Amino acid sequence: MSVTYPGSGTVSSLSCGYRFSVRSFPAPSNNFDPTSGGRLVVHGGAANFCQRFCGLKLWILKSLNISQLKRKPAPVNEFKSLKNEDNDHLSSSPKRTSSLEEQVSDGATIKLGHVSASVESPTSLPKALSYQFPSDGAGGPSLCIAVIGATGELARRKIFPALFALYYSGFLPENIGIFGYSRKNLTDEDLRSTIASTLTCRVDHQENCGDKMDAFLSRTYYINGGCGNREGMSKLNALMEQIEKLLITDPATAYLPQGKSEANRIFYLSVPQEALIDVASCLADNAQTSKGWNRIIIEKPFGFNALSSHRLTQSLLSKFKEKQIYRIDHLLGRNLIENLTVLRFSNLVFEPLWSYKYIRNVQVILSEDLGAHAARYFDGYGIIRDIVHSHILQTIALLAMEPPISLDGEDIRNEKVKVLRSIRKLDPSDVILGQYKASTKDKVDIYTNSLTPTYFTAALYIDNARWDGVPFLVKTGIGLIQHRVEIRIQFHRVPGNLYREHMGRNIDLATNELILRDVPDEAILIRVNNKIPGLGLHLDSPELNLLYKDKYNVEVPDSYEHLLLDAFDGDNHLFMRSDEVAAAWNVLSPVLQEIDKNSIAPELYELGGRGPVGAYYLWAKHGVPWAED
Ligand SMILES: NC(=O)C1=CN([C@@H]2O[C@H](COP(=O)(O)OP(=O)(O)OC[C@H]3O[C@@H](n4cnc5c(N)ncnc54)[C@H](OP(=O)(O)O)[C@@H]3O)[C@@H](O)[C@H]2O)C=CC1
Ligand SMILES: O=C1O[C@H](COP(=O)(O)O)[C@@H](O)[C@H](O)[C@H]1O
Repeated sequence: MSVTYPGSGTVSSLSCGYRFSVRSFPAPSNNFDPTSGGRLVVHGGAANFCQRFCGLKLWILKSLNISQLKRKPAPVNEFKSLKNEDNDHLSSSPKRTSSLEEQVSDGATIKLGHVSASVESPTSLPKALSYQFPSDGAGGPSLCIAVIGATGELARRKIFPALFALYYSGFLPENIGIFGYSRKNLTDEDLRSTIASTLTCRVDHQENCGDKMDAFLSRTYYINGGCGNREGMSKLNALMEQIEKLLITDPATAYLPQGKSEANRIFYLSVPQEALIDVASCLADNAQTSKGWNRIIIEKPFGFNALSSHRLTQSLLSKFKEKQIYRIDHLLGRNLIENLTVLRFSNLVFEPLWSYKYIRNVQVILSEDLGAHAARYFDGYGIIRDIVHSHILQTIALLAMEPPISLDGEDIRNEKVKVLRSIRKLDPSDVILGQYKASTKDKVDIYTNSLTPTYFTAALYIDNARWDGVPFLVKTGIGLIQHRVEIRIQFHRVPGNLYREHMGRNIDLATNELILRDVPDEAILIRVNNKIPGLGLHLDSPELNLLYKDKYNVEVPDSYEHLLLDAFDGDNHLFMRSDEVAAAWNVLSPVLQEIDKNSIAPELYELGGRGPVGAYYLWAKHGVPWAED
């Protein structure tokens, strides 16, 4: 059986006449048969695929005969975000274009507890497409999530799978609508088909997986924004309003006292930097709801440098309140990052040592081998904008901040920004940049014509009372020998150590070390000096090892899931506030300016190697021994 798959040739057209490369919206690789003349061929392995997508409309119509879906109620109580928050309601009233009235036709019925209606769509919705929204677990405010840039790589690879994982695990309410928006001329089924190719169920609860996927996809709609985002966002708004009416399954929510949400919306802006201001501004004016809160999620990098970032921030703040803006860096959704503050503030053994008095250096290491890297996105931005500005500086801020007065997002952000503002502007002489050597077989030759750094190592200093003189050594790069993500905190040597004669190695190397490792194999390790069993007095420095895979038998959620859930919940502590963004650019500006002036050329290094040798000298200059690769 086959189904036509739009955009499966080499080029296709946007609905407004632009041309685009289908590279950004490929057919699911295991289903696309190039010999089939641009048609999507369903192979045996995809047993559910056909039922789910090829005849989706037929199937949904058929399933209208089923009076109740066999589905367990979602644990909506776990979905913390349903609490109402005044502070991210509309910052300025959106200019409404005339909202299209919901059209219920063809004898469609709307029953309490089970909605099934036929809706004529103002956009791409096929006529007579029907929806089913079970009442189980619904009843609170509805939630609409729009992914702007739905055909892009990030949406396909990360955002939709994360949304499904949350839905599957019961963290999204049943009265949810998911909207994919781009400028391509696609249908709901096209979008669903692409999304479906990336969905997986968690290994530990496969139950009802197919049903859950079907339910998730049946709540997913595509909007062709067309040539202008202003009109596009009006269309999105109209469709959302239609769906929101259907999502209200509880009569108690039909009228709500002032200040209570009836319908909440999240807009995930997964679009190129160049499009961000226009998209944000058009959606602010045309697609916000006045019946609940509106939040926008914005992808890194947050500007290209201090100036462009400032302009972006000004533009966003002219349309949204700070509280509505969630700047996402998914690497901050890793367990390791959240655990930084848990370790510090819920244990007595670390915090008293947490200063220059006991700590001699901190190392933040994020190295990727080539396989881990998304080359297309990276090109043009480079490692400083991609990794250092948000991920590395946020990690340092969380690690170095003073105890916040509570776990509230603003309290934590207030402390983070103080650290960021205390970091000394980076001296270009304390930085080593690298670029891996191009190879014709790899995508990396895109870098040969530019000075885009793919490797960065530097010594940063926080000029405050707690961290005076402590070097924070950063090492990050791609195309390196190993994928490694860890934070190493090295302590001073023991003054007048009685056992110095019994240490098998340089006493400066035999210091205590706390290692917080994310990749490979998440673990917390503490290096201690210890007597080797047996006669005589010999010491070595083994690690006390809390290896997660041995200790916890749990599936670790993807970091996008963690952060999306935080955004739904209104918890913004892992998202950068405008003042944090500006402070971080301030630290990096001197180096970025030197790069722009072509005053620093990156040192070339071998693909799959250890990075530029200059890095070893830099670390030695700051008295920091290398952690082994
Ligand atoms: N890919 C990754 O690993 C990462 C990406 N990011 C960031 O995420 C964002 C998206 O990245 P990625 O998915 O890779 O990019 P892609 O180029 O693959 O996708 C961009 C998406 O935006 C849409 N789009 C482009 N221009 C406009 C416009 N003017 N108005 C509305 N929609 C538009 C495109 O669709 P169409 O052309 O049909 O409109 C497409 O759906 C970028 O900001 C990037 O910096 C951040 C971290 C990692
Ligand atoms: O944000 C980014 O992350 C990816 C790595 O993410 P992962 O969760 O898949 O490990 C990185 O390759 C990319 O450069 C960066 O922008």
